[in-house]
Amino acid sequence: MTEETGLLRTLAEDLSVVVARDPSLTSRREALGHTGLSAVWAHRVSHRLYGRGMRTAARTIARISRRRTGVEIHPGAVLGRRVFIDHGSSVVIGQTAVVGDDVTIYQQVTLGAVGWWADNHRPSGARRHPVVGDGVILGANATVLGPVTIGDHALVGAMATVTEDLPPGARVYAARSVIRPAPGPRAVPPLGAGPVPVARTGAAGPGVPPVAARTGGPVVASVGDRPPLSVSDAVRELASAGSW
Ligand SMILES: CC(C)(COP(=O)(O)OP(=O)(O)OC[C@H]1O[C@@H](n2cnc3c(N)ncnc32)[C@H](O)[C@@H]1OP(=O)(O)O)[C@@H](O)C(=O)NCCC(=O)NCCS
Ligand SMILES: CC(=O)OC[C@H](N)C(=O)O
Repeated sequence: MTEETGLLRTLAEDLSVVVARDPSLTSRREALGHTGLSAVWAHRVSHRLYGRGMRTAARTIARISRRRTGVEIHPGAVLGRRVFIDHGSSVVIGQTAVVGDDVTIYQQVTLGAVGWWADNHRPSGARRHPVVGDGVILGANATVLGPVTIGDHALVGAMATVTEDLPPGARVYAARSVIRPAPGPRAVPPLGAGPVPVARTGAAGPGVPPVAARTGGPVVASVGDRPPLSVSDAVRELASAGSW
């Protein structure tokens, strides 16, 4: 990770990185509205305030940023240069995390601690969060927990969980979803045809008698032994119950 550089130069780099790494953007102007960029910029400021002992101001900026972007970065976390957060929603980066240069972070990534029940036994000031090397890629929903080290240029795939050190260049993949052949064709009714009729043949639960689907019109819901409702009946019922 390189030495800290001037704030303005770092912010300008952050902007260039978003244009370079998000193919959905075509210009720097468009990139100004990028969620991840806002989060990184806010953190650059809050981290500097935190380092100068202005914890309340730092926390306030982090909180506003979280509300606007969905990205929660503790002001104490260290972010390298050209860190790219794409989309950003639900990214959480803990207080003692260190993120290297040129790291890419997709939505829902957690750089977290293992939990207070273990961390409260660590010596005061001990690290609880990961150190992420330069050029690492953290896929959507990747979770890295504890004071582990992710080697440079490693890739933690989408949905993967890591709780141990990774050597440089390592690849971690979560189990893939199971793919099965389609059980049969699924009819797609034309728009405006109303809800697809739901055939209820089994009992809804212990002691609840089965409900047969009404044959004369569309059915959207049935509960217990009540007859199924049409959309307009359901809307009318909700409105009259005051729960609309
Ligand atoms: C980190 C955590 C997974 C550790 O689990 P633990 O039970 O406390 O402790 P261990 O690391 O000893 O794990 C126990 C076993 O589960 C296994 N294990 C841990 N994570 C696993 C996972 N994601 N999938 C499968 N097995 C896992 C370990 O390999 C170990 O197996 P072993 O006994 O055969 O070696 C658990 O404490 C946790 O999920 N904490 C919450 C962390 C969190 O949400 N942080 C967010 C902060 S923002
Ligand atoms: C992000 C995270 O690890 O949260 C857990 C706890 N707040 C802590 O800082 O340790």
